[in-house]
Amino acid sequence: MSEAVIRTATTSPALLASLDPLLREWLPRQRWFAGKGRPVTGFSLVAATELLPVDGRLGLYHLLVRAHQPMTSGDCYQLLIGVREALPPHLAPALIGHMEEGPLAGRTVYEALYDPRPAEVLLEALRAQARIGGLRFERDPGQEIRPGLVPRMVTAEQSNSSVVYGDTFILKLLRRIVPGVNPDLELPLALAREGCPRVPAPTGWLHADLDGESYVLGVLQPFVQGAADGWELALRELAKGEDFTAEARALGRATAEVHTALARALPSVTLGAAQLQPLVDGMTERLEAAVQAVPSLRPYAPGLHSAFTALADLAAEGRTWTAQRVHGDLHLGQCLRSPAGQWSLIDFEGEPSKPLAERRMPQPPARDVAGMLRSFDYAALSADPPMPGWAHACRAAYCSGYAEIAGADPRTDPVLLRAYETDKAIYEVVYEARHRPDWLPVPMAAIERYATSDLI
Ligand SMILES: Nc1ncnc2c1ncn2[C@@H]1O[C@H](COP(=O)(O)OP(=O)(O)O)[C@@H](O)[C@H]1O
Ligand SMILES: O=P(O)(O)O[C@H]1O[C@H](CO)[C@@H](O[C@H]2O[C@H](CO)[C@@H](O)[C@H](O)[C@H]2O)[C@H](O)[C@H]1O
Repeated sequence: MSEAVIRTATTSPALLASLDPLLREWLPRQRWFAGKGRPVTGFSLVAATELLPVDGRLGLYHLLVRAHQPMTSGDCYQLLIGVREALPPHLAPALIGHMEEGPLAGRTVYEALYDPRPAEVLLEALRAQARIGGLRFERDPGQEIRPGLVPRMVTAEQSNSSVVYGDTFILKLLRRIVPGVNPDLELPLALAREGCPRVPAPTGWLHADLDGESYVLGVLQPFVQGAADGWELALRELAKGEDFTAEARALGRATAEVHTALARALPSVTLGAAQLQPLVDGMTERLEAAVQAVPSLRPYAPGLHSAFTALADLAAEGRTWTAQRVHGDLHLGQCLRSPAGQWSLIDFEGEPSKPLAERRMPQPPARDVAGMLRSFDYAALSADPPMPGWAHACRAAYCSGYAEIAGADPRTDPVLLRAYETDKAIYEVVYEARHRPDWLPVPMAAIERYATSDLI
């Protein structure tokens, strides 16, 4: 443990005041910034912790900062801010800006995760189970964290930010943070207790304790070396015109293994008409909000809504469903295949835009199945030319694989599956409109189909 890491925390509103103009420009440009499309009107400091002395050659602040935006109470973001006299050329992409005034006047501030030394500090703190100011670093005593693992920041598009250490561990730092139990730590820990091999077991985690509330800030887990994610693999096979059904079946089996382990680990509930209604109401409300956000959805709204009423009608006839903890945002990009051909599921955060309480609610496992089925559709429609038959075959193979482990084929409940696929496609339309407008036609094609076709 370096001496620098155990320096005490300092909070400095003056620091934030001088960072304010730089953050206003920089933060909204980050992929993980959740408040896109609305101006940032200011910042308030939730916590500041000095992890490396800022009066040295290389300083490091851990900041929790609330970004104020119109019509919301403002989201809280986790930032790691490096401070140097000047930025070496290889760190140019990390630049946030030059400080004109305040305690750091004349210095350069930058996204510290790109820089090996600040990234090392975080791993050292996890190894040492450090407590620094309000930050609490913890680890599984049964797993060793070797010193000296070389860090590199993951540059892929992400909702959060990750650093890989020596191809041995990956640390995911959550960007928009909320108080409470975070499923991205809760579910992998529960699965590890069940001995489920389909999810990397958390090695370490860090929290912030603020005003009597705990925030999960990050999770360290073993890095699956040489892995390819399901999305990359699917696109590769599509480009070659190759069949993907064997992998789709294996993915169905892996999903069912995770579901059965979650059902053992955490409570399940039975959903009758009364308990299903809030789920159906949620789907309807999301449809209404989506129509407001993306007006091109409007003509399809009645057709889409009928998928939700069909589900409520089944419940009114006395049908019941079992709900349990699920992944919550399952798609091909959340599935990693090791070079030995084993699939793992990652990223149990759920849909980041939803409140934590909603993300932690038990749901029918069809929710995840629908996410994966949508993903095969996404892949097939992204191919040039689009290959809807490929998606159809993968969807069938995935459901068969799922049934081999779970004992029930999701296709035997088409009304439930259709409702969840519709809900997911609506989510995707909003997500793409906000983050990747060029992709909007992909979920819109599904919307058109779901709004106008009968169940298949
Ligand atoms: N255990 C792991 N082993 C190897 N790569 C991983 C692992 N966990 C995550 N990754 C890589 O990091 C990326 C981002 O991880 P993810 O948990 O999906 O973050 P986010 O919530 O920011 O999208 C993944 O797409 C994957 O490529
Ligand atoms: O991985 P994240 O937790 O950041 O998930 C978000 O981003 C995903 C895109 O990166 C988005 O997924 C959608 O696009 C995928 C292809 O890029 C596709 O496989 C998925 O089926 C589709 O939903 C996801 O919805 C969003 O939450």
